[in-house]
Amino acid sequence: IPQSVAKEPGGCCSYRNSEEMARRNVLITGCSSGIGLALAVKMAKDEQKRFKVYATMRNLAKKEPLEEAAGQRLGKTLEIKQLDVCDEQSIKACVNSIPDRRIDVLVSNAGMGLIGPIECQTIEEMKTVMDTNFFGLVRLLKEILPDMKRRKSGHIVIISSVMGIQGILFNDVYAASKFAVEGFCESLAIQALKFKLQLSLIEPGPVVTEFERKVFEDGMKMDLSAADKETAEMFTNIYLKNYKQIFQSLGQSAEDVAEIILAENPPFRHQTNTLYTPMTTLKYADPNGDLPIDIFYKMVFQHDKVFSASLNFIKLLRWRSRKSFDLGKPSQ
Ligand SMILES: NC(=O)C1=CN([C@@H]2O[C@H](COP(=O)(O)OP(=O)(O)OC[C@H]3O[C@@H](n4cnc5c(N)ncnc54)[C@H](OP(=O)(O)O)[C@@H]3O)[C@@H](O)[C@H]2O)C=CC1
Ligand SMILES: CC1=C(/C=C/C(C)=C/C=C/C(C)=C/C=O)C(C)(C)CCC1
Repeated sequence: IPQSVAKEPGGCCSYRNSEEMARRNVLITGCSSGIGLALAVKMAKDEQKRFKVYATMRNLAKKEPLEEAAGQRLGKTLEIKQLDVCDEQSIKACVNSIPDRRIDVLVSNAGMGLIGPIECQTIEEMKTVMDTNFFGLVRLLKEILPDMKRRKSGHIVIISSVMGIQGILFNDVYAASKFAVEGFCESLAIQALKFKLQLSLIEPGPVVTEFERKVFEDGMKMDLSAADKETAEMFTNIYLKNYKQIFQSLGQSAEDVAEIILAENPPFRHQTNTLYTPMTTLKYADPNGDLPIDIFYKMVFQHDKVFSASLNFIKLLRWRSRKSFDLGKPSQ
């Protein structure tokens, strides 16, 4: 990110000193846990002190873990503020509380998952996912984009997902919310370029955060009676059964994702998990779209033994590579 927001920030006056003015103001949503928390801390602890992080969350009662992780940076390069992406007033109030309303980097991270058969989900539950994952981004941009346009400077980082490119079994509405984000950003990017603004879609595969636990727990206690027997069994005996295994084998840590976001000057689309890219590559490999569906189908319903064995194999490889690293041997 830092390279892409290279310009001296505009505006002045409400900064204590030139050093503080030189720092790029970063607004991140959803910092009470997971990727948002990790990214806020990573940027606040930047050795070159390039960032002033406004780490926001909808419920300040949950600020403990972030305060802990921020340590000495709290109140210096990291400030915690309230912001609910489903509440326009809270977004406006938060932006107004930032000096000159100057946001150099916006990280739209807040989001939630939803899994299960649509026969067992209410439209209300589905709307909440769209309202958070998609309209949350829209509300943020309606408030912040005009200022960035005026300053002809700004970087918008959107935490999308591999499921913004490719749907996964029993993630129908969640994938729809991320596809919506991707389509919205593809359209906006062209206009934004005219104002020298940069959009970056970050597309993690499975990441081991609260997201996984919340989604799994909701899935486990879901009332499946509205679905036919075969669908209910598919959800329970295949999806939920494999769920933890997927995260254990393919899952990245929130810190990994934060590291990647900060390290590279992300292009328009950036997938963080190289273990997952073979799946998404299938989509780009076959314009008519049958290939990934066919392969996912086979993995799940015909070769589930092979599939879970391969997940185990991946887990073993990662464990071994970590092990050799831990012992200080140069990783091969
Ligand atoms: N974990 C994964 O496997 C993957 C996650 N992602 C995406 O990463 C992003 C972060 O999720 P992750 O860190 O994994 O999961 P977490 O559940 O740990 O974090 C989600 C964050 O979003 C916040 N949030 C939810 N609704 C709102 C709202 N209305 N206003 C403000 N904040 C809100 C949560 O706050 P609260 O504590 O109040 O609920 C929480 O801080 C999401 O957009 C998710 O879709 C993408 C790919 C993979
Ligand atoms: C890979 C794969 C599966 C599950 C993938 C999962 C569970 C991905 C989770 C991604 C997340 C959590 C993204 C969040 O935004 C199946 C369907 C079991 C079988 C087919 C191959």
